[in-house]
Amino acid sequence: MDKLLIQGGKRLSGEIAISGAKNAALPILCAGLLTAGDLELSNVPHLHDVATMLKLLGQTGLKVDQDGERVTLNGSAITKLEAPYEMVKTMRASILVLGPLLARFGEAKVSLPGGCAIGSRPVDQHIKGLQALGAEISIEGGYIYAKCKKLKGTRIVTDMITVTGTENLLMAATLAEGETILENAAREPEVTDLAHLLVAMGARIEGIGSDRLVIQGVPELHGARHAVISDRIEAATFLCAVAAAGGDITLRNTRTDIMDAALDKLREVGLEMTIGDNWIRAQMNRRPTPVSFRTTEYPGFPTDMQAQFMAVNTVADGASRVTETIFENRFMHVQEMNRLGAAIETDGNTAFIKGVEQLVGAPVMATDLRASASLVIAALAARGETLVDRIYHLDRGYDRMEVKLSAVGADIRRIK
Ligand SMILES: CC(=O)N[C@H]1[C@@H](OP(=O)(O)OP(=O)(O)OC[C@H]2O[C@@H](n3ccc(=O)[nH]c3=O)[C@H](O)[C@@H]2O)O[C@H](CO)[C@@H](O)[C@@H]1O
Ligand SMILES: C=C(OP(=O)(O)O)C(=O)O
Repeated sequence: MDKLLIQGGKRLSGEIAISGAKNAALPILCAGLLTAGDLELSNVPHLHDVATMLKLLGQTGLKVDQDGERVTLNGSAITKLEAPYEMVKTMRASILVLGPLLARFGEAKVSLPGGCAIGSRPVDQHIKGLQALGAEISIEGGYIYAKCKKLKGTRIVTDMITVTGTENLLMAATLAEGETILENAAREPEVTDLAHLLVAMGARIEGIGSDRLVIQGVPELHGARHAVISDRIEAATFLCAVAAAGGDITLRNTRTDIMDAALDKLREVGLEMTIGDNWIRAQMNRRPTPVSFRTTEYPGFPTDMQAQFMAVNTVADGASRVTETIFENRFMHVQEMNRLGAAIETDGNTAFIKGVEQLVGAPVMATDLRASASLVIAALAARGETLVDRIYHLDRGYDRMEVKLSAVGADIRRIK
């Protein structure tokens, strides 16, 4: 199992190019199931989750051509309408094949995702929404069996805001008969990116970017070209790294207009930023100011940045409070950070952090994707050596993070 060995205490300096967003690329790849035409995608990140998704899609009969960050999909010969447990258990986003397969072929068999390190993460809203569209759904032997002659548009109000739930129902509704209204829709930029691709494929969607999506179903969709949106979480993760370790870095290929919540908090931390259309220069020459926040749906503070900001708070000059409202168990990094000398206590879904002057390196264990990133940030700020184990979590969602960090002066290397 790969590990990362990090000698902390180095200032970061130089340029980093941000990759395409994992959470946009995964649903967008699944949209390839909706058409017999060619989907020509660019800015697809180099990630384990993307490789897993391409393997899963390939198993259905979807033709996949990959050339670096360019991927072409062709769905004219899909024969297997299934997502097996072996794939779904390694990547929850596999559930995103359910809506497209059902809408186009009238049938799908998809393994139920199990629990996850960060919370229980049920998919009841995906199922409820598809049933409202007319699907017959049963659960047997850990699988969702879905069937329908033709989905029929309707009004769906989800019980809570769900990102992949909105994406699944949106994709299904594009091929349903008549009008579908998705109320309480997620407004995350990755949902918007998917909606823009679907429109390029011939879908009729109004309200893109809002919490009310109105979809007029069409009989079929055609091929399209699309560049995956830049990863706001990857960009903000590197900004947290410079906020914690100090330095002067410039991020390229960013979408600064979708990062307000994180950028506001980074300003409060004391990161000096010059912001262009698609780049950010960030400088940090002092100890961070602590920041308190609650995670919420977009445009609020993203849960996927909670752990990385907590790492910054561990070395801040004072105390802070972080409340996680999206997932019930997303504090697994706390105990690992405390092994590095952080002073964090939790009470339910709130963490209380007392900033310390210096973290000290130690062996730590990554427990999930963003927790792994937060441990890398803490290690960069720490004195001495940190070994981060189980970085397969990190590889799921960060495009060669250690290569990008080494290029800006971090002492970090992968150990096989
Ligand atoms: C691949 C992808 O895009 N993953 C993102 C997506 O995950 P994901 O789409 O799985 O997260 P959701 O937005 O669905 O989850 C939000 C909350 O709703 C609950 N819920 C959701 C669906 C459902 O049917 N029933 C239910 O109870 C979840 O348990 C959670 O408490 O959004 C999360 C919240 O921004 C991010 O952290 C993930 O990085
Ligand atoms: C939780 C995440 O991803 P997933 O939904 O794929 O588990 C994440 O990207 O932080």
